[in-house]
Amino acid sequence: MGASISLDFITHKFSATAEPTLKDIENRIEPGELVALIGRSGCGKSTLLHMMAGLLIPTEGCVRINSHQVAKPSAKWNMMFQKASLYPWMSVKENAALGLIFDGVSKGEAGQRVDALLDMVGLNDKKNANVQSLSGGQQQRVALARSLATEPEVLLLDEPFSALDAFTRTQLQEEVPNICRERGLTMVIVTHDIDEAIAMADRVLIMSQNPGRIVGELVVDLPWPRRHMDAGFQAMRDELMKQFKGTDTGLAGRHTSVADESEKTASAA
Ligand SMILES: Nc1ncnc2c1ncn2[C@@H]1O[C@H](COP(=O)(O)OP(=O)(O)OP(=O)(O)O)[C@@H](O)[C@H]1O
Repeated sequence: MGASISLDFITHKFSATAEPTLKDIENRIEPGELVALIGRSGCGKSTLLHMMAGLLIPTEGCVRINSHQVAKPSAKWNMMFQKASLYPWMSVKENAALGLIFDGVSKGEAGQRVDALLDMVGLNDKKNANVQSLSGGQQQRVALARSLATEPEVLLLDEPFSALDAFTRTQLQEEVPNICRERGLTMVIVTHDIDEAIAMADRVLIMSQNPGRIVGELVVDLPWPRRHMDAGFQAMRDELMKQFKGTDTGLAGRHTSVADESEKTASAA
């Protein structure tokens, strides 16, 4: 079951003399909600996500998960990064079981628990393969199985598909929200890609830069699965672009690159 996340008046400076990277961030994410965080490069998206993961403590304010202040990482709020960070000398199954082993689960039981997850993420014929023999997309699937194995309440994704080919990316953009919705997990994804945000989220938060603030949001009330070529999807993309124009995110001036990225993804779907 998913947890709620409260961002309680977060301001952050990386040093006492620096300008704040994040300023007065306030929002509440409901249990089971799927949220995308978008904004210009360097606006503080990853910094905010790291705070939700307990990897960084804000200088002011706090993150609360199910009302408890987040002070350190936990298997209950798991983070997936752009690179899968797998151990090359271990098999797929051993890598997927790693979080459970760290949690003190026996090797035999951990193996059994990840078996079904590896089936679910489409790696049933790769369980004993060496992870070095897998493609980038397959490696991210191992990382996903590893993240899900500890039965987290929150899944935090930091541009997890940006290094993948468009076809694999589109597949995972459909599969990951499905998994979260089936399990009721709360998901927060950081992305540069407007199409990715619309494909995966119930709600998109838009961040500005210098300092990083949440300056807009869009509820994505489209049916699942999301189809990039559907009129509703395209209308949502237009609406999100319009919101960028209305903010000081700096993305308005970079519309071409943002739009190009969206079109690339859309044409691959
Ligand atoms: N450990 C750190 N020490 C000092 N400054 C940092 C540190 N980590 C991040 N920053 C700065 O904070 C700002 C926000 O960085 P962050 O990585 O959160 O942005 P982002 O929106 O995720 O960017 P991108 O989309 O390019 O990944 C940047 O100016 C970055 O240089």
